[in-house]
Amino acid sequence: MKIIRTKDYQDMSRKAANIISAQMILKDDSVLGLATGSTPIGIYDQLVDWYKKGDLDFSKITTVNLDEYKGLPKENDQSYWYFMNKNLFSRVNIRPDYHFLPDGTNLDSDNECERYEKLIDSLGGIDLQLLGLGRNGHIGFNEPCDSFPQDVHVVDLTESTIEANKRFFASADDVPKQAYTMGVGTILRAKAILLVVSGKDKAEALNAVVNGPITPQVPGSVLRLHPNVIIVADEDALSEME
Ligand SMILES: N[C@@H]1[C@@H](O)[C@H](O)[C@@H](COP(=O)(O)O)O[C@@H]1O
Repeated sequence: MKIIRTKDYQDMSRKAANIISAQMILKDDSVLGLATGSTPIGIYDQLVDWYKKGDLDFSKITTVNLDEYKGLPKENDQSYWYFMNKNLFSRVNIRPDYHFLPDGTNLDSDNECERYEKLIDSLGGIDLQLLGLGRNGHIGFNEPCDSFPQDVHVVDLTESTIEANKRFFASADDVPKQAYTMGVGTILRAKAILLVVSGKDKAEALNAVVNGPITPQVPGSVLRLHPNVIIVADEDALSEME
């Protein structure tokens, strides 16, 4: 696990974007695993900027996202599809049929989970998976639980995640209660993983991920079992590091 310390959010975004762009330059048909949340927005802005300057090309890139709220259609401005389209897909030359997310409108969970897991397999796996970190240590929507979920699955969101995400909705009642997410196994099968963390409210979770026991109660701690993980974190996020 390599930890790159950055001075602030902007520095974190730029350094993480550099790692993604290096991947894209080294392999122009990379499969990138992407993430939502407020943390990666600065990374996407930086990638778009380099694309506009002619330094990056998405024309052969394929992307797969970690997760999506169950029940939200693409047009809903809180869906992760909408977020990705707004922050990245509509701003670069990625091919329309080559960016994938779980389908929130498929209410048949078994069917959707199997479909999405197979789709990721059919792409030959993920070259680089971008991850944010939940305040309770979750990755994707893999919430603290008793065992590591392997494949794409449906989750009941915890109160703390609903609380954290309600800022984007009219009220906590409007936050969907379930989501589809890649499993911990799906994430660990990525060839390389880039975890980005910013802010004091993540400091405790990041310390638990790096220094605590490897446990499904802190889902991000499982990343220590992966041979190729880079953490890019700002000083605030690293402030509780033992
Ligand atoms: N499903 C997403 C996660 O993938 C993300 O990492 C987390 C942290 O989000 P933020 O970056 O806004 O703190 O939020 C959500 O729960």
